[in-house]
Amino acid sequence: FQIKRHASGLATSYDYIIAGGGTSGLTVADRLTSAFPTRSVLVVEYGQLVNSSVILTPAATVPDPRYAFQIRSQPEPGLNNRSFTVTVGKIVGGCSAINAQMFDRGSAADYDAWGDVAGEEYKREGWSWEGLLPYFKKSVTFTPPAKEAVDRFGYTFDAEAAYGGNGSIQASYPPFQWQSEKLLRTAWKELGVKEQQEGAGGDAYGVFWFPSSQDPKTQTRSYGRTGHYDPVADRSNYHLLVGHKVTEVILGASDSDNSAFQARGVKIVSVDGKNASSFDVFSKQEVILAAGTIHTPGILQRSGIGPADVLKAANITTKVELPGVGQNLQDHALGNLFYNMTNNTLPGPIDMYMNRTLMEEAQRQYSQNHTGPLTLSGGNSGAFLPLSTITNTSSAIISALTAQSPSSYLPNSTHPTVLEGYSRQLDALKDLLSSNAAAVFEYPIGSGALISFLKPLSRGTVNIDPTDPLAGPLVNYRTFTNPLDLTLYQHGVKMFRRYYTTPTAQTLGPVELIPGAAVQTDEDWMKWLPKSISPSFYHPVGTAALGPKSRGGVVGPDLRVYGVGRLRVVDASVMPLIPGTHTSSTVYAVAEKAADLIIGAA
Ligand SMILES: Cc1cc2nc3c(=O)[nH]c(=O)nc-3n(C[C@H](O)[C@H](O)[C@H](O)COP(=O)(O)OP(=O)(O)OC[C@H]3O[C@@H](n4cnc5c(N)ncnc54)[C@H](O)[C@@H]3O)c2cc1C
Repeated sequence: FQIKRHASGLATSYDYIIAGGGTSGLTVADRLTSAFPTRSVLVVEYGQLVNSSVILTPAATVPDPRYAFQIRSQPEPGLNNRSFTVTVGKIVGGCSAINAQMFDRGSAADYDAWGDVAGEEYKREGWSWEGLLPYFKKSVTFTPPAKEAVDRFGYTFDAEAAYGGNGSIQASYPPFQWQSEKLLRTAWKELGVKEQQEGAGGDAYGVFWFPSSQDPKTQTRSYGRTGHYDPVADRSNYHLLVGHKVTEVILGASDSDNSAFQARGVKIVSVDGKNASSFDVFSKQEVILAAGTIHTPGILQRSGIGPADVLKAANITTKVELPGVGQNLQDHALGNLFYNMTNNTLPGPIDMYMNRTLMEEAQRQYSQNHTGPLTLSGGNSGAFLPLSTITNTSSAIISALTAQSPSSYLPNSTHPTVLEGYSRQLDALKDLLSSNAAAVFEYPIGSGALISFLKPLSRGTVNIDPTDPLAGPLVNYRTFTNPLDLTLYQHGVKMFRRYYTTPTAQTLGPVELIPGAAVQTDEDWMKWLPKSISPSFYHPVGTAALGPKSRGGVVGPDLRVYGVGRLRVVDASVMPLIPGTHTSSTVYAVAEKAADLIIGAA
C-alpha cells in the first residue's frame, strides 16, 4: 500500500496534490489516478486511516470525537450568545466516515438556484439539476430493496429516474424498519403532505423514502474510503499521507496571462509532532483543495488569498484579494422537540438501547445475518415541506424579504461583491420560498421530533484566527441574524404541534415535554427558539462558493480559484446555496464533476 506517515516516504513532487482525504478528496483522487496511470497523485489527510467496526456499523453513527475536529464556534448572537461544537470529520474518508448515512438529494429547483445565483455561464457549464444529475447517477450504485422489504415496509423508489450508474458508493435500503415508521409517515399524509415515489429524481418535497449510503451485502457503511480508496490503494501512482496538515498553498509567478500567481505545491506539517517544522511538496499540474467547508478557507487565507481585512488582521500579505473566501457560510439549523408517547405500544430504538436482552438479540442478528435494527443508520424517510404546506402567511414572509436591504444583516465589513452575491441569493430564495417543489423544512421520520431548516437567509463566516492563523478557524454561524429566519422557524416548529394532533399521531398519546405548555404565543416561540436551536445539522457549505468575483464567488465554473492558476476547490465549500437535503450525495456529485473538469482540462 502507498500509505505514508512521514515526509521521508514522499516524492519531492507530484502531478496533483489534494489537500484533504475526505468525501470529495478521495473521490477526485480515485478518478485522477485511474485516468492518468502515468501521473502521480498525493492526498494529504489530517486524520488517520482507521480500521474500526465503529465506523462500519451503521447504527454506531454518533460522531466519535476521536475522528472529528471539535472546534468551538464563536458565541452566536442570534442564539443567546451560546457557542457550539463544530463537528467535521478528521479521518480518512472525512465526514462520510462519521455521518448518519442518510443518502438523499435536494430538489431540482435547489440546484437550478445555483445557476440563478452564479449566472448564465455557470448554468451553461452544467451547474444546474440537469447538469448535475448525470454525476449524481455516476457516483452511486443503487441496489433496489428486496420484494419482501418493499411489501413489509412500503419502500417506494424509481430507479430509472434517479439512478442507473455503477459508482463506487453504494446506496441501498436496510432490511429493517421499526413498525412505528409506517404510522409516523401516515400521520404526515393526514396533514395533506404529498407522498413521492422517489425523491432523488429531482422531486425532494413531500414524504418520501431515501436510501442509506450502505453496502447491501454486508450492511456496512459505504463511504469515501470503502468506495474510493480501499479498492484502488495499491495504484503505484497514488500516495496517501496521513496525520499531516496542509497549511498553505505555495504560490509562484504564473506563466499564463489569466492570473498573476500559480499554485506550485503545498506546505505541510505533521499533526502530532510537537513544534514540527513544515516541509514543501511541489505539484507539476494542480493543487486541489478538498479540506471541507470549515478548513478550505483557512488554507486559502493562510496562502494570502482572501478578504483583505481578514488577511491584514492576521499579518498575512494579500496576494490575491478574494473577498468571498470564508464568507457565505450556510448550514441547516436544527431544532428538537421532546414528546412522551404515553400510549406507544410499538417497540422502538429506545427500547433496544434500554433493554440488554433486546440489544443482544439485535447484535446477534446483525453479526450473524446482517439483519435487524442495527442495519439502520440515521433513517430512511422524512417529510420535506415547502413553505406553503407549513403556513398560509408565505406571501407576507416573501414581501417582508423583498422589503429587506441585503446589507442589513451581514457583518459591517462585508465586501460589496459578497453583498451583491447575497442579494442574488435572496432573489433565488424568494423563488424557492414561493415554490411548491422545494422544501423549506425537513422533519426526519423516526429520529424523534427533529426539525431542520433548509432555506436559511442568515449567513456566517469561517476565518483564520488573527492571533494564531494556524490554530482552528473562527466559525461564526450567525444563525438567526436575519430576523426573518426566526419567523420562518417559528412556523416550522408549530407544524409539529399540528402533526401530533392528527388522528394517527394521537394514537401514540403524545405529551409534549419540551418546550411544553408554557410556550404558546408567537412571542413565546420567539424567545424559546434562540435558547434552544442549534446552528448545524452537520451540513456546512458555501465558504468558497461558485460564482463570478463580482458576486463574491471564489471559484469559476471550472472550480478554479480566481487569480491563481492551477488551483481548484472541489468540496462542499463550493456550493453557493445550501440544498434542501443532507449534503453527502451532493458532495460526491460535485466531486465527480470536478474530476471530469480536471481530466478534461488535461
Ligand atoms: C456527524 C455528521 C453527520 C452527517 N450526516 C449526514 C448524513 O446523514 N447524510 C449526508 O448526506 N450528509 C451528512 N453529513 C454531511 C456530509 O457527510 C458532508 O457534507 C460531506 O461528507 C463533506 O464532504 P467534504 O469532502 O466537503 O469534506 P470532508 O468529508 O469533511 O473532508 C475533508 C477532509 O479534509 C481533512 N482536512 C481538513 N483540513 C485539512 C488540512 N489543512 N490538511 C489536510 N487535511 C485536512 C479532514 O480531516 C477531512 O478528512 C454529516 C456530517 C457530519 C459531520
